[in-house]
Amino acid sequence: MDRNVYLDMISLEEAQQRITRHFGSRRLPKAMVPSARAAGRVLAEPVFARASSPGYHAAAMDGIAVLAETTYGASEGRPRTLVVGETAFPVNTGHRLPEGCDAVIMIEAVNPVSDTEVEIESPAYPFQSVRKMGEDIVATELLFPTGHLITPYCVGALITAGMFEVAVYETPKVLIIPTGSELVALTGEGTAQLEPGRIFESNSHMLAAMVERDGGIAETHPIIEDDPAAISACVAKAAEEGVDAILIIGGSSAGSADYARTVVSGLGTLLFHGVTIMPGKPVLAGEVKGVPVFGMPGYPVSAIVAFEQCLSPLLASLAGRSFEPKATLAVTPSRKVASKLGVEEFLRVKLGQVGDRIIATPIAGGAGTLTSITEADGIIRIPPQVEGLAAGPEVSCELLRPASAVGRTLVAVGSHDNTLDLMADEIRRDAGTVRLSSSHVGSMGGLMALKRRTCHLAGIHLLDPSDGSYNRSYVETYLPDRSLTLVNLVTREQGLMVAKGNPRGITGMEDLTRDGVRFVNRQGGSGTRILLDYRLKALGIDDKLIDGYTRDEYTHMSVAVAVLSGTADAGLGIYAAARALDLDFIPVVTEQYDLLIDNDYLDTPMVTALLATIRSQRFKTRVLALGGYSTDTTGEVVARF
Ligand SMILES: Nc1nc2c(c(=O)[nH]1)N[C@H]1C(S)=C(S)[C@@H](COP(=O)(O)OP(=O)(O)OC[C@H]3O[C@@H](n4cnc5c(N)ncnc54)[C@H](O)[C@@H]3O)O[C@H]1N2
Ligand code: MOO
Repeated sequence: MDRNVYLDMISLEEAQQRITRHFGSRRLPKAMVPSARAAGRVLAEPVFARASSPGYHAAAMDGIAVLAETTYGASEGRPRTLVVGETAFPVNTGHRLPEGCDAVIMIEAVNPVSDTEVEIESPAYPFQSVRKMGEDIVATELLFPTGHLITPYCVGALITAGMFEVAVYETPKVLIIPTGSELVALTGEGTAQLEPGRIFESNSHMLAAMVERDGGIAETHPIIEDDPAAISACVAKAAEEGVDAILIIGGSSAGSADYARTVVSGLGTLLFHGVTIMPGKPVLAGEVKGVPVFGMPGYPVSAIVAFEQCLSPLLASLAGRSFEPKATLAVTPSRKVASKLGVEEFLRVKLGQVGDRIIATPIAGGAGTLTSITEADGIIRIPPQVEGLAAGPEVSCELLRPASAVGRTLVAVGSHDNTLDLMADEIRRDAGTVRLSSSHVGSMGGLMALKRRTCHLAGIHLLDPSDGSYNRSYVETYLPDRSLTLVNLVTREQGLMVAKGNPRGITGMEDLTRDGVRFVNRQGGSGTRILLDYRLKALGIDDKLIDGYTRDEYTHMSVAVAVLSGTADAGLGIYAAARALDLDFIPVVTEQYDLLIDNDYLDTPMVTALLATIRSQRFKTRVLALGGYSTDTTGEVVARF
């Protein structure tokens, strides 16, 4: 088997330098565009004003134009009478000042006396309420320098200054070539279901949108199979025809069908292959017939990171614009995160302001987990020389959303329940600007996050085996000195999820010890695990007799997936998860799922909005439609601590 091995990985800094050294001095040709359509473009030449603004002395207010010296001496006791058409000339805002006038008196300060006379009770000074000629823009002066990014505001200034056309750099054109025999193209009618082993080709569309976000024009090529000759022919043709950059997606790493490197080095020169970043490690760059060519990793988050680190700066420089890095914020990581020495890690995090700190909650998931970046509010870059991130000390975080959104985010940490998704959706509808960010780490994890003050509230369902009550005793034990409010979210059915049609004939917990029945469990500390242990004890079942008792999954859905895929015959979880995957469900117990809220935030607009949301009929109706839930006590305060 012939595979690529990256023996020569380089640092991100070195990779960026090689790109700059090679392509940094290039600028795209110039083009003239109408100023009205120039927003987002970069000036290839300086712009000097052709017209002044205002182009004449203009009234800045509605009123009367006067010669200031004719008004001197006017006072409250001794008003001055002015004659309309002789010493007072009615004007509106923007009118040219009549000949012989140098000031405007606002109409509110003018008392009409007769049809031809008015009185004023204070004098005007020269150029009062007048916008002088050239006050804003003087013809011939520099309006914008070369390299200036034209904003919508600038469009206004250009036209005001009489510049109806401007010279800008051409827009970079990027050809995106998705490769891979497993890929299925997006077609109009396409099905949402694919055979195992096939996936939708999504990266080219995602990268095309990123090219356009960065001011370029993207063309996506049809999918090319894992065939080096076909990929090579396509790249050679595109380089010949002239594009400004070519992206080959997929096949950049060490797989037996990974051809990007062979193609680039066969047609031209390779600048690097392999950068010490994660995700994004297998990115490669080269030059074919003068055109920059990149091998983008197939994993989507890797492709995003590689694009933003290598392509975004290049597109900016081709278009003559300076590359602006993302804004940063000092944040406090909610927990420690391990990272690999020698590799710069781009850790995706959710952010929210809890007390006076911005808490960063790391999101689980690797380079193939797109939701790890769609849900992220920011990225913490863990430097290569550091072996992980500690909980506590502040670190810098690159923002993916405006900082103001971070301040309006309710941070929920704890057990997962499908109604949290409805809550997140409803709160956006009702309260518009409030966002709910939930992280699922189990009920005990939620209690610990409250203890460490890294969240506003926790979703918990912790059964007390001594009396069958929920949650209270845990709060008393683990958070004895804290001021908290426990509010019911839902009661829900937990039960055994089994394959459709229940092929093993499972009827209850007793069947879990039967020969040939494979179980899948939830992690220690999860409410569902505690519930299982309680039921087993009550029924006198020895957990050692259950095949799979020690096999842990972290969410209801991953338990359901284990059952669906046939790697387990049964698992304990909520009805909604079974229904989502069309599994059979054998109810075991009804349990209480509550929100434990830190009283420090109880009266904030965010928590007020949350409570109003869960108490709304619309929320309850949507919850009931999921099945397996009761909302009889939803929104009621269960206990105060
Ligand atoms: N033995 C090794 N295996 C891998 C290594 C390694 O160092 N040694 N690197 C891993 C890393 S890190 C990454 S990142 C990936 C990148 O792989 P490739 O760039 O070769 O990409 P593929 O193998 O073709 O695909 C990976 C993954 O992404 C899907 N994919 C590809 N193209 C698209 C597309 N246009 N739209 C949607 N999804 C796409 C593809 O189906 C695969 O699932 O390699 C690791 N392996
Ligand atoms: O480094 Mo790869 O780019 O994680 O997935």
